[in-house]
Amino acid sequence: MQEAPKGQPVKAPAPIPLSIITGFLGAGKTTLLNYLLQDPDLADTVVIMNEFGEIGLDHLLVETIDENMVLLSAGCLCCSVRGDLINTLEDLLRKRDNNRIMPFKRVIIETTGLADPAPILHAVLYHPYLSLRYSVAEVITVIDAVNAENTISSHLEALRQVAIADKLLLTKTDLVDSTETLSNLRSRLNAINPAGTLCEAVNGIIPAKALIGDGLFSIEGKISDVEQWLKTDAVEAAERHQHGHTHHHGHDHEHDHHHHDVNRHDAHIRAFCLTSDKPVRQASFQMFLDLLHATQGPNLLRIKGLICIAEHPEKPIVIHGVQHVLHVPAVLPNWPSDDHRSRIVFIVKDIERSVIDGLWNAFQGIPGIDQPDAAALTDNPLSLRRE
Ligand SMILES: Nc1nc2c(ncn2[C@@H]2O[C@H](COP(=O)(O)OP(=O)(O)OP(=O)(O)O)[C@@H](O)[C@H]2O)c(=O)[nH]1
Repeated sequence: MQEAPKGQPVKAPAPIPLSIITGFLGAGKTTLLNYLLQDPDLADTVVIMNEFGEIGLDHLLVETIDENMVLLSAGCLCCSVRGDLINTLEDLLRKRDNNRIMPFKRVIIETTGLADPAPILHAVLYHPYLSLRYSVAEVITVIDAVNAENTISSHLEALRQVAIADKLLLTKTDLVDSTETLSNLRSRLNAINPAGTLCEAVNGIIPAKALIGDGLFSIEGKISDVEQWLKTDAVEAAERHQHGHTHHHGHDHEHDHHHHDVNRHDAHIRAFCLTSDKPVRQASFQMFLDLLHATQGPNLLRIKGLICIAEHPEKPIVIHGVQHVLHVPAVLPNWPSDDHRSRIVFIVKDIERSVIDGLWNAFQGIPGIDQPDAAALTDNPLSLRRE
């Protein structure tokens, strides 16, 4: 690492954005990478590939293999190669800091088709050093337009990959004749994950800039457009749509053949946005998150939020989590717009909105430790009723 001039504090280097490309078996991840790696906007990128089995076959398909590409060939990143991933990421930093390799500007990890990206995020974000040097920019899920309907219906892994994504990349649309089939698929993906951005690439062809970003933090260490990232409007619209749909079908069984009804898996996934006018105390908010994780754990697929903290209401915090992995909250210097409400987007599996609303309300009303409140204590906020 470079030394600071005498008398000046050492400035921490900006975290290196790390993107994860996931997607079901054969969805087109390698094809996409092959194309992306030729894009000048991705110069100075390290790609970490992970393959099942003894021999990684994908390196035969990827055209450029040089010192900037690392192939992890034994096992799956989310299990046996996990230690290796940490070593690889550490080793890369060491070499970069010692000027033994070019100062790469980003890292892309391609997972195997069956991998669950959450343990990968966990490995990086809960590592004391790596979490300072890398920031998870985004999870990109590649979706094969020909097989997606079936794959998502029959494999929970595929459904989860859709639910947690920041970007949903549709491939093989050239092989789908019917525009209706494509538009149904798009609606389904949007219903599962309204907070994700949907894009399309035939044979992997998409400009790198349209797909690979810096996530919440730019390379210069600035916070990007948080509201654009939160997508609360899209989530609220999807929730209204879903609600109307459920309501409608509750009364009209003639429509039971409708597209959404046959996808029973999808019915387990819900996206909604919790909004609150009242600033929340830091400790209460932390307890809310802890209890949420302890009780709902793996069913919290995705959380993103902008929170008004009572102790510093002018400086909101940003939270960001995939399953059990929660990024360290970032404090923004100010609000991105005039809307100073706390907003948290949830994508969950088998959790009723009322459970999360109840928990939030309970913690909003919790008495201060130094100010006992008899009424609040008798009406114990932790005794949640699940209706
Ligand atoms: N027609 C068409 N074929 C595509 C497209 N994208 C990928 N393919 C083909 O789909 C097949 C699988 O693509 P890969 O890139 O190997 O998929 P993958 O996700 O890396 O596969 P695994 O590593 O096995 O999970 C290859 O034969 C690609 O040429 C596309 O947009 N259109």
